[in-house]
Amino acid sequence: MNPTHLSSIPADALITVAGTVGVGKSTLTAALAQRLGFKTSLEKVDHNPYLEKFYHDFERWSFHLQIYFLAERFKEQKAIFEAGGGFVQDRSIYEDTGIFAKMHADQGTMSAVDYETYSSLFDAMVLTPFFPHPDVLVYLEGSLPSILGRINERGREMEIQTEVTYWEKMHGRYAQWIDGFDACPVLRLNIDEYDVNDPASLDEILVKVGRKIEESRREKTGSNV
Ligand SMILES: Nc1ncnc2c1ncn2[C@@H]1O[C@H](COP(=O)(O)OP(=O)(O)O)[C@@H](O)[C@H]1O
Ligand SMILES: Nc1ncnc2c1ncn2[C@H]1C[C@H](O)[C@@H](COP(=O)(O)O)O1
Repeated sequence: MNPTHLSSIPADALITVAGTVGVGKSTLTAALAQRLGFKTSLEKVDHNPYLEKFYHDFERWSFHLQIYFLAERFKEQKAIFEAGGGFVQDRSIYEDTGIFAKMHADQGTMSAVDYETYSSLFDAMVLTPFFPHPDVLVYLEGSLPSILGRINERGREMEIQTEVTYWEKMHGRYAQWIDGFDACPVLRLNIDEYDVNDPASLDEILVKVGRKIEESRREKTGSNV
């Protein structure tokens, strides 16, 4: 049962956790969902047929990987829509286009025509009724050294073998991206300021999440109560 001070989070809410690779999204997603009794929508890395190939040859596999992620995330969005919410989601669909695809297009590891095809497919998919925008996007931020430490600690060889400059560029892009992000309300969290193993710390986050959701739903309905 939810503690009473968390009851401001509606049972149909969609909370999405965003941030760069290794920052702690999956870990926080699982912890918040457990605390709330929500379902999780997790990014599945182990069965991705392109990810490892992509890290070995960005140019050859960028487009395939983006299409694969887009299809997977769209299926997840549809499942969330059909269940009527009540989910914590690990990574947003907005990051695929706003960070990854754009970064590879800009650095020339995705061709201009592939990027154009991908972007038009993305736009068409996002404008469907199956696309529930999150009630709140919890954005995790931290220093590059802490994040690199976490990537190493997690131990996915393909990520550890990738040049540090890749993670550095991504870290910079995320910082810019979140400053301009306005598709839904954002709650920024510094990774040094919560303890994922401490229920009181998770509850502090959830109280802030609840406030954001209340604010945004109030604005949507135009009510002042
Ligand atoms: N709050 C935290 N404090 C310390 N280590 C963490 C924390 N959150 C995640 N980690 C560790 O950091 C690594 C990356 O976390 P993960 O949740 O897989 O990141 P992401 O999903 O953002 O890529 C894992 O080894 C995880 O155990
Ligand atoms: N859209 C994407 N393009 C390229 N790579 C991606 C994309 N989405 C996720 N990834 C990669 C990054 C990591 O190696 C794994 C899982 O991400 P994580 O942030 O650890 O959950 O997939």
